[in-house]
Amino acid sequence: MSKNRYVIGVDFGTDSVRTILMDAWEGEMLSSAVCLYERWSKGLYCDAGKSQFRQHPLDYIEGLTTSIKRCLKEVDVEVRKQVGAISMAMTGSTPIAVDVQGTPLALLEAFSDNPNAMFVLWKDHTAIREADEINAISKQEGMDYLKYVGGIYSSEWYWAKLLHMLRADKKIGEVCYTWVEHSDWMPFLLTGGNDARKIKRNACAAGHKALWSAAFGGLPAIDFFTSIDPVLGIYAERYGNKVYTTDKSAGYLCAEWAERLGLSTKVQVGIGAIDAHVGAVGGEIKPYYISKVIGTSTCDMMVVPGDQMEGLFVKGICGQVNDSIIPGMVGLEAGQSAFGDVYSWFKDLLLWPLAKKSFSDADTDRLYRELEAELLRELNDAASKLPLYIDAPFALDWFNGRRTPDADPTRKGLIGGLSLGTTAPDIFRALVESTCFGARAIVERIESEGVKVEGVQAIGGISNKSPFVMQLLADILNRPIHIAATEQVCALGACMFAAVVCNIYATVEEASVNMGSGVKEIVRPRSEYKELFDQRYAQYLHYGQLQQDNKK
Ligand SMILES: Nc1ncnc2c1ncn2[C@@H]1O[C@H](COP(=O)(O)OP(=O)(O)O)[C@@H](O)[C@H]1O
Ligand SMILES: O=C(CO)[C@@H](O)[C@@H](O)COP(=O)(O)O
Repeated sequence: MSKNRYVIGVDFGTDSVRTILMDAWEGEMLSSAVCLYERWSKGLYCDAGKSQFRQHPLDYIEGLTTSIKRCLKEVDVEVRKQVGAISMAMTGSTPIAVDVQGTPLALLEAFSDNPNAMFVLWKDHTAIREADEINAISKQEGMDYLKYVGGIYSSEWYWAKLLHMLRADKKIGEVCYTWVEHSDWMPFLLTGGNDARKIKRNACAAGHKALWSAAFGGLPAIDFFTSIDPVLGIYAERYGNKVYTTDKSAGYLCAEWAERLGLSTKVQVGIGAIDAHVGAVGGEIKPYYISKVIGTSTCDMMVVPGDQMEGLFVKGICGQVNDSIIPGMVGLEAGQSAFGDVYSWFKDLLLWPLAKKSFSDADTDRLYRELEAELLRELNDAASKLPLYIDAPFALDWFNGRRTPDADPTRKGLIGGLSLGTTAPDIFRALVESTCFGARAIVERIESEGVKVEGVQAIGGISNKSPFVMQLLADILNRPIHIAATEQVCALGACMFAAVVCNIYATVEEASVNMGSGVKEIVRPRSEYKELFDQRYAQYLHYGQLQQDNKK
């Protein structure tokens, strides 16, 4: 066995960074830490009304430093000497403009407060027009480069966001050498990178968000990019032609970061990947099982052996990419742009009077904080006791547009069937039900496109926080839901990759067998509600169709 024994896995979620330190030999978690992003939690640089969501690189740097140091503080000093690797999972597509040295523009004085110089978070939908332009070009003869990403290019993705930024802020274009995913920049930073031409791009984000495919020999032809806008051609040329899988090393921790973290320069830094993909590995994904990472949004992940996907193109999902989850298999991704975010929105709505600054005094502030922490739990509890009936309030879950099936960021949320007797728990139940209907639409799409779904695993924050949501999900999908035992699947998956990077295990599958924490429980569907939910699902589809028809 390798002399390395300990590994660190980091999960940069939407609202917080979660880090765990593991004994990879024993598959045991030794310590963990969670840090909120300071600027993000104050709402800085964001404007939800414009769907603008930006994160400052300093939030990531500070969160990473604090969370790793906290983990190390809790263990014996001998442990830190035997840390073999750090691997990281990040949201995506969450890219940023960097200069020729690979420095994010927001870290340069001239751009330090400019939201356009920051990471454009996955859920930012400011690039709808640019995504439409990419979709229009891809319909032209010889330009069909979207078949591996479900046939529609999303405004959440790399090229649409880059084009939008170059047009929206000319100053960015003057200094931006290349556009880099968060999942590629973090390993570059930790390994002391100072030349943007040497940034290693991960196969996962490249394939799912940037149209990279071995079948095209890399990116689509330069003509494709220049037909959209000549400036994109320049950035496509600079993208490079090589991608790396997450089980590989990006290099060693540089002296500056080793000192900052209190680790040695012998620690390897793994190639990054998108959080949900790493989470699926942490949740011990199996072929033909949908692994649902359920948090602020959902990502629905599957792995299928390559030979079974020959000639099969699943329409309306976020991609089918070789090696994107487990090296050697095709990774499929679908998802919902808002899941827990819909519940958070409702919570914030109810708390609006208390959050208003003009009312604030010490007591109101305390009450606000208490309710903030408790309200979702209370709503879960009350909603789970409500009787179910056919014409109860209903909702559409597209509060941040629709990611799958068939990406459409212009789709909107809806709440209907209200009366003077409708209560907050009634509306909460309708919202939860709509998010589960959204989940059902994805399963139905994958199956109708020819990929059999043999089981469903639930991982991520909500799978552990809300038995009520999990029960409704099981009822509405009419399938048992296997709930992962650990809440921190993305950080756990990152530890598994780290264990391969520093040669503790030879493959991700082997790491997963030795380090996985298994299933906590199986939530089974209640057959007595099947017919009712089938009828209400038909109603959900009907209102969704009406919205579509009204758009035309
Ligand atoms: N008791 C609860 N019931 C349902 N949803 C919850 C509950 N507590 C928190 N959430 C939701 O969980 C989401 C955060 O999920 P989590 O997996 O922890 O983070 P992330 O999505 O950033 O990785 C938030 O959107 C929040 O609304
Ligand atoms: O969009 C993707 C992956 O495509 C995710 O990174 C994004 O959904 C992250 O959401 P969470 O914060 O993990 O809910």
